[in-house]
Amino acid sequence: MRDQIVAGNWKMNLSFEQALQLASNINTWVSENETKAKVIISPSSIYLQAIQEIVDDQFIQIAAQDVSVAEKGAYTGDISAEQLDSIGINTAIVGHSERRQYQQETDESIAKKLEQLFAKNITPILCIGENLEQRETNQHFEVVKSQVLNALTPQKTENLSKIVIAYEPVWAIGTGKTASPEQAQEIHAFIRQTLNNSFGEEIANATSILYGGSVNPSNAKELFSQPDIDGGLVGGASLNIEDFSQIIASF
Ligand SMILES: O=C[C@H](O)COP(=O)(O)O
Repeated sequence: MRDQIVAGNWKMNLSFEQALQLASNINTWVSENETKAKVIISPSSIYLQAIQEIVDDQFIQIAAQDVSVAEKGAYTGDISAEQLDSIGINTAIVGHSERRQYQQETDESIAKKLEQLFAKNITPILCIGENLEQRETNQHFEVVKSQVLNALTPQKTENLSKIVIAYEPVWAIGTGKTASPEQAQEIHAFIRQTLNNSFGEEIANATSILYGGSVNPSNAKELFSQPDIDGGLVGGASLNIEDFSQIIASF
């Protein structure tokens, strides 16, 4: 059975003190409550190690928000998969729409980042999703299919079972607009079918596909109850313990 996951992407938010406090609160909540979901938090990279030290890895995993396309060398500001591995980070978000938009990331650079992560046995959370114009012109199936295939086709087959996919329609991120459970299920099923057609049934069935885009305590339960939605990648609502814990409890 594939993992059910609730991942909090903190993006570029929280002071160091606030980040430590929130991590500690989430750790306490998860340790005191039975949860079916695997819980991941993704703070800014400068906080990764400190947060790693205060949370218990049997309850919470820590993810980086990005990784370099390169293995090592003259890439000022980048962080390599090897460096993440050297501080014990085993998960990383890749290809978030904000990075595609503001850092001009492409499917090609994202495929290289996946290769770097796989080389260090770090689990990628690959983000895909269409923008509003693509949705309104009914291109969303085509867009997510090409994002999935462009990222995954260059990978070694044995690594494909290690990936998590997050479907995040750009029009639903931070906007308060959520894809309806039916809209989200429809495209999640399509993503799984795409995996099935290209990489086989075993990989399709083993891949956790998360939904992201204005997930909150009121909509999480219905979204997560859809057969092809295996959890959420949560932005805004992961920044406070009340909302995030209710979302985790929605499974
Ligand atoms: O990575 C998280 C997504 O971008 C969703 O963010 P949001 O929950 O604030 O809409």
